[in-house]
Amino acid sequence: MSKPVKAAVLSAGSWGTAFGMVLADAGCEVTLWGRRPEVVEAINSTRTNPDYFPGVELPENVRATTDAAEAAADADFTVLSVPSQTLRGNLADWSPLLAPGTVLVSLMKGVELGSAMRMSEVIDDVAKVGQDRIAVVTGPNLAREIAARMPAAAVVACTDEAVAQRLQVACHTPYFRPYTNTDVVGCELGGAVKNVIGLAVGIADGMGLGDNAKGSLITRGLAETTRLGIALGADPLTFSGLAGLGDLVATCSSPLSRNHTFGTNLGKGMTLQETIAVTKQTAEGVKSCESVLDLARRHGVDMPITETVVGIVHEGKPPVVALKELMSRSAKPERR
Ligand SMILES: NC(=O)C1=CN([C@@H]2O[C@H](COP(=O)(O)OP(=O)(O)OC[C@H]3O[C@@H](n4cnc5c(N)ncnc54)[C@H](O)[C@@H]3O)[C@@H](O)[C@H]2O)C=CC1
Ligand SMILES: O=C(CO)COP(=O)(O)O
Repeated sequence: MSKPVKAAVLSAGSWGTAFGMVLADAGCEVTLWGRRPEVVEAINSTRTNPDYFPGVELPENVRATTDAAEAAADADFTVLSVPSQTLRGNLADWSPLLAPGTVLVSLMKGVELGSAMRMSEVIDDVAKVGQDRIAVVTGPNLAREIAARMPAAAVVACTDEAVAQRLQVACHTPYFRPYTNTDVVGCELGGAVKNVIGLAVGIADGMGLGDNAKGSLITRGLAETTRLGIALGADPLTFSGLAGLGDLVATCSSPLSRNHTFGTNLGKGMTLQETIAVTKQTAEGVKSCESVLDLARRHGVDMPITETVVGIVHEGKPPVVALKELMSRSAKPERR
């Protein structure tokens, strides 16, 4: 009998825990690393992660530790699922612990502030493993639904298709259907920018702007994501797939999305501080809207919705003023 595939999941947060369940259900031996001893203790003693998924039983082949070296030892896949802006610092600590030949898997949907790097670029910058040993999992994957084993499709992307296929096998379950893709740039941008568009749609929902506004924001959001992607060398077709449209639809229509909910609270009139105070988990778009705009400006790409979100979230622009500005931009052809 062949040895079971070993996976280390570095972070026992919402998506780390749910994706750990997927890997375990697909037959991997999974070790979750958690920062907080009480969370690790609860996982090992109650087989649940009560902070994130109370009442959801974790598979027997999932265990947890606070020792990153123990988690990383011998791992075929090392899955990274911390908030994007903390990746660089965490990975600097973890790099010496990585198993030789391990594939680094990013679950994160953000762009680094300052460097404007995508997560796979940060991983390569810090761990120096080469892009063919870095994979990305993305798509319409609201963690709470996955933890309830509700059906979803996903994309596993790697520049080396054989590596993507290995990961595909390692996380394929009756409820989780991964497709491979070699367009890592497009897959990562799709995930990071949809969080920003999710904020915009949430703001519109909070303001009560209706479903036409939602459809318009999703579509024009996808248009600006695609423009950025093309400028960065992505395949434009990626954006009509699971990493683009698929994730936008899930995020922009679900109250489970933290970015959508964050936007809704702002649109209802909460201040930024009040909204942050009621947000318990990571809403990546809040920080990544600035780094996405930075990336767009570096490449001369116009991203009006992202710019609007930055104005509302970081510059205190009232949503009604931002809406007026967005709607009164000069008229243009739909495609150019
Ligand atoms: N939750 C979801 O439905 C999905 C999330 N993602 C992405 O996964 C990534 C992680 O998000 P979630 O798991 O949802 O967030 P979360 O907020 O639920 O969990 C983040 C985890 O990171 C830990 N953490 C926070 N700051 C840290 C630091 N400085 N160093 C080390 N660990 C730290 C927290 O303790 C927590 O366990 C994000 O990039 C998000 O966009 C992607 C798909 C689905
Ligand atoms: O990425 C996600 C779903 O695919 C999760 O979205 P939120 O981070 O907005 O909750």
